[in-house]
Amino acid sequence: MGDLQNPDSVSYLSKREAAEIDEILMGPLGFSVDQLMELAGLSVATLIAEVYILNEYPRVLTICGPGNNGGDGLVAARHLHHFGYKTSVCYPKRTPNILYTGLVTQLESLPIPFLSVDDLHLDLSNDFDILVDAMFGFSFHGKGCIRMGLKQRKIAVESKLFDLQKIILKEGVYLKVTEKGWKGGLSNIWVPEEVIVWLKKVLGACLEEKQGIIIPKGPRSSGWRSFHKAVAFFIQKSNPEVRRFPLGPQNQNHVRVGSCVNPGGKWRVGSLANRISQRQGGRDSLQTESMVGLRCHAEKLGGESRIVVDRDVGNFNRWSEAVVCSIGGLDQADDWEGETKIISQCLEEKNIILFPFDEHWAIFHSSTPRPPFDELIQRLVRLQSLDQKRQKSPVIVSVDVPSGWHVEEGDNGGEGIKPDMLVSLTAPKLCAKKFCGPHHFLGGRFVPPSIADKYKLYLPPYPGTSMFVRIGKPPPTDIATLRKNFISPEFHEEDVEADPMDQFHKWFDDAVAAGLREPNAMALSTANMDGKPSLRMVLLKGVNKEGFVWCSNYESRKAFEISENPRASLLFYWDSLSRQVRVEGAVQKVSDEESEEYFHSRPRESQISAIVSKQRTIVPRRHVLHQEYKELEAKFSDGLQYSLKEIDGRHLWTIERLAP
Ligand SMILES: NC(=O)C1=CN([C@@H]2O[C@H](COP(=O)(O)OP(=O)(O)OC[C@H]3O[C@@H](n4cnc5c(N)ncnc54)[C@H](OP(=O)(O)O)[C@@H]3O)[C@@H](O)[C@H]2O)[C@H](O)CC1
Repeated sequence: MGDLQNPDSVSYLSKREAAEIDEILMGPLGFSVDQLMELAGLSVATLIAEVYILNEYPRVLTICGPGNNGGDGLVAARHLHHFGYKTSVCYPKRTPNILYTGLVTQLESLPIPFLSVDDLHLDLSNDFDILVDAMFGFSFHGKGCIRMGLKQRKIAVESKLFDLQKIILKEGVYLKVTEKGWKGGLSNIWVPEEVIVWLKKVLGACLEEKQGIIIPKGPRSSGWRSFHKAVAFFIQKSNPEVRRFPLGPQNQNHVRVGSCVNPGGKWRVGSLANRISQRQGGRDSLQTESMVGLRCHAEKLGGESRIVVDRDVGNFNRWSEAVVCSIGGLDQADDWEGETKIISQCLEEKNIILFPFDEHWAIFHSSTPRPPFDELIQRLVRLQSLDQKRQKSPVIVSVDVPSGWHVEEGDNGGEGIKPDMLVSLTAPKLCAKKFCGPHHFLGGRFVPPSIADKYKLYLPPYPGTSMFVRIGKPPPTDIATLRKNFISPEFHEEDVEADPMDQFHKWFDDAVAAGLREPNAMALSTANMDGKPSLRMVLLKGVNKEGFVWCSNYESRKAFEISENPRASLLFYWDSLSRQVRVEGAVQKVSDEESEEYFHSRPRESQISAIVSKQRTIVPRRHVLHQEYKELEAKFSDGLQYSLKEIDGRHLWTIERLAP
């Protein structure tokens, strides 16, 4: 394991892994979605309060999407309101399930205003200091294909007949496309990811010129051969220098994982094979098919590899952003070009890549957010392009994934939002590698070791009780600008006790009740006879009307200084309660009997350690201390009580009391 403060050593999740972990958490591990969402939203809110202090960034707009990412935003908005931020929410596509309606009711009752997209000014910078981007998380995808299910167009969208899957082979990342052959059989095409990436780039550029491209019909042969030819066609057209990508199982550079999905062949695979058999029934069934996806994984069996169908995931939700669709009509329309034109008109997204590799098959890609989120994202982008000209513009905090970014590839094209803070949940998604803002944190704190082990997650440990941990180095700190957001109840005169000692007791009890670590720790300041001060932390051992008591080694600097100059001061600092108490006064030694009594109340090891460590002297070597310790341990191993004098012959231990 590398240095986990270094972003390169931390684990990043693919979209698929993130979805799987989500399922495990909410399946076998028994979490509920609202539980996880509460933890996620609370992490986001506490982080914002930590980094963007209330005094300087009081106005927050949380923009929420329709999924769980939006739910995280709603939860964060509630906590931010309680922390004192003036919070507004924009939630244009409300999800009508009880979890979300409950969250909305909670916010409305506070009350937190809900603003529509039209209520928001085009320029958000005048109204807000913080913009929380909770539009889309790891399930963001382009799915132009879904819109193809327009029955009146007689376009069948088949998802059952293909399986497009990113598969990691030894040689690299591939997309596996399982394709229906002309006799109903199925065959696989292996497409190196670089081809897909390259296609996106090339065709993306064309789209800019033409506002929606329609790729000319591919050659009439079927399968990977036509795909290969079509790729070659585009390579030549746009850049003759680009090498031809090798394609297909026949090429020695490619590995075929197995011929798993041929229903007539040797390797039938459970539900996928059944599905295929059902589909053999006749073409008419094509149109009535609901959209269903299949999740598979590759595995070795008896020296052969095969694909195993894990689960039907439905509606392409968790699929790769490229999908393969049959675009033939009921009557297997030959007018492929005409069909694609119709489809393109049906698709609202501009950024669609439509790539045919057969007359009835195409690869689609779209990563454009649908309205009104496209517009909202553009407002955030525009804000940042104006950024340089402004003194101060709102900071953008993205939850889990910057909205509009490809979950794995990041801000393709560099025209997306550039958040100032990214709060990754569970573990950073692959796109987080491209995050360049000043603050990247991991939040949520809900990943149990079983998941960390299964996915070999290397993540920085959460410090103490914190809900978040920084990934990477913090930006250089300007100490002058360090300020903390103090959130504590108001302190009124009528709440103050007449006797300061009573007030101290009250606050001390509060500190104990709040579970502070060592609430009795206090800074003790002494000075020598010339007035030269010194300061150290000690533990309060008692307090009553007579004063504050602590113990001291008689030979220590503090004891020495107090013997010269019996004036001292104490400071208690209870950080999380935003309270401190100062005490000044004269110090007296408590009687030898009391000192002795206290000394013996300490564990025997502490007694011996106190004797061995001769304060204000130079320790010749560590082993000398060890040696002395062992000798004393042996000498007094009978368990009897010895007076300090008997043990050491020195007057060693004292209790001191400061009377305020
Ligand atoms: N285990 C965890 O890490 C937890 C993370 N949480 C948060 O949950 C999200 C993932 O939530 P999920 O509901 O799966 O999905 P999203 O919120 O990312 O988005 C799904 C919705 O977005 C719509 N969508 C997707 N793409 C587009 C698009 N191009 N244009 C418009 N809308 C889009 C999608 O609609 P569809 O109709 O297309 O399905 C969904 O409505 C994770 O990132 C964390 O933030 C949990 O809170 C706790 C556990």
